[in-house]
Amino acid sequence: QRLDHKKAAAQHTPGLRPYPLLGHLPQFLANRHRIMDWMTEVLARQPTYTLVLRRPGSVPGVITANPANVEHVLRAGFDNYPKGPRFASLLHDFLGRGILNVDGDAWRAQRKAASYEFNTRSLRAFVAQTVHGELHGRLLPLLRRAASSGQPIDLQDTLERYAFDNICRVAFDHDPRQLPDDEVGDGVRTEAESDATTSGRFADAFRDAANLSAGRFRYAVPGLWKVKKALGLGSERRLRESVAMVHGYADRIIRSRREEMGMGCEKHDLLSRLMASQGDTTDTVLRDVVISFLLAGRETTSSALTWFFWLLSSHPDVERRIRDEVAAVRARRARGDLDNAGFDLDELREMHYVHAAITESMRLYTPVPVNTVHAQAADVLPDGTAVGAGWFVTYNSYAMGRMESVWGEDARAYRPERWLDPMEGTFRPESPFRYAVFHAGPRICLGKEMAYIQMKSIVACVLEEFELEVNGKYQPRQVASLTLRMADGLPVRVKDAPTSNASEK
Ligand code: HEM
Repeated sequence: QRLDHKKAAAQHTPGLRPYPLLGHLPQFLANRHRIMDWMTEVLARQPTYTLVLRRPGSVPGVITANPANVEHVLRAGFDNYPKGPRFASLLHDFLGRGILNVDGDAWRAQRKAASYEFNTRSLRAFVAQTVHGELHGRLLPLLRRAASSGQPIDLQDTLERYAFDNICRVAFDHDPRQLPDDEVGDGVRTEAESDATTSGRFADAFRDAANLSAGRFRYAVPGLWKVKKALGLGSERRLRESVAMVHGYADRIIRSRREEMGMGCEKHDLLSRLMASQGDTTDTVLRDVVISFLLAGRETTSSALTWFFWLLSSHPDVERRIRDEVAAVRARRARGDLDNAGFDLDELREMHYVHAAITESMRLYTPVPVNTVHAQAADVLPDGTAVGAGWFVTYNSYAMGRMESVWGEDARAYRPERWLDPMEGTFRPESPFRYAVFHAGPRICLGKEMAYIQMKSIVACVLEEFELEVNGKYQPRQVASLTLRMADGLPVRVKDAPTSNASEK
């Protein structure tokens, strides 16, 4: 299709006129402290919730919050919209050819192998066991200590540590010990503690590598990072060092795992499974897959839960309903089983309101707020927007979660009930193209089920025992990098939960 650029721009930029030479830079700079909300307002003003963007010296592209466009790009037009060469080159040093960073046959092969493993009953059981161990062995004891000391904690940091320990165990049965064990040390450095120092360095290096790689997307002069990389300067030098640390550490784990497996040792983590099923896979490919999983599972669930607990602090009615549901599930337990601390998969499945409350929170505070693909050939989106070959197409799931056209007039309200069947009270899923929080189409998130197991277990067990008090005046500032985080964390005071009366009903 031939493309009339001027016509497309004129049609799709009311309310956001580009300045001569500067493009949209002035508006962007004026709103950069509230970038997600500003983008939402701009997109809501477009006739079809879609914006054509062109900046001098940059690749033109489209940003959309229109579910029909999202469905087209992620499903019907999937082959025309890979991640593309820009995404791959920016993240290649860190992610190599891991599942998050490849297209075509390489992606298909990894997706097939990983989704097979993710759907096995035994991996699910391993996930549940890992979530349970980290929750009862570390997170809940930490909250108990905070409740008795009365000292506030940063909940975002705590949840990020939890998520990193958890995903490292699931991906390659490694424990980076980001949350301390229950037992308080006696001052003598044990083997486990010195191991923890190395693991801590791994976690720090991983965080640096992820942040510095994401920073490459934000250069005002595209490609400047390549010059810095060639000269070994500043952030690029730090990136090279942190990536070397992460890769070296992962390589050592992979080598020793091969030896253990050669001796007949059976493990249940993803790496061991892929080694067993994909015999000829090289160590580099395995490392790349593992690192992609760590990145995907690291800050997503912690972002979701941080915003969730913040929202809950101003919605006591929702908190009370969650406590009642959790208490009711607990009360249905067989008598002999009452001592078992956690909730099993069937019990988590019964928690429809908890599921709805978390889902609703991610609608408003989407952990991965934007996602971009690359148009290989020119195309026309369902709303009539013309896309040129080589353009980027971004869908903004944060804005989509707040569109009145999608969710109705109360789109901005936090209302878990919208996800429940009014008669049965059961959870009703929405089309993934309207609720694109987990992406959609063939590349939909592979860890969605694991994420819900983790998030529901934490919410149920934490609220059963504690109340997390947030200062009512605290207004978190957003930072949107790869995930949506709070710039200054989430300070909370941990208190004992009020006693629920659901079990007496
Ligand atoms: C609330 C939690 C989560 C959210 C909101 C979320 C969201 C997403 C999104 C938006 C994508 C698409 C990213 C892209 O294409 O660049 C994605 C992909 C992916 N996610 Fe998640 N995710 C979550 C948790 C997890 C967890 C815990 C894991 C690991 C077990 C995981 C594993 C993956 C993988 C492997 C992909 C790549 C799939 C592919 O390209 O075929 N996710 N996720």
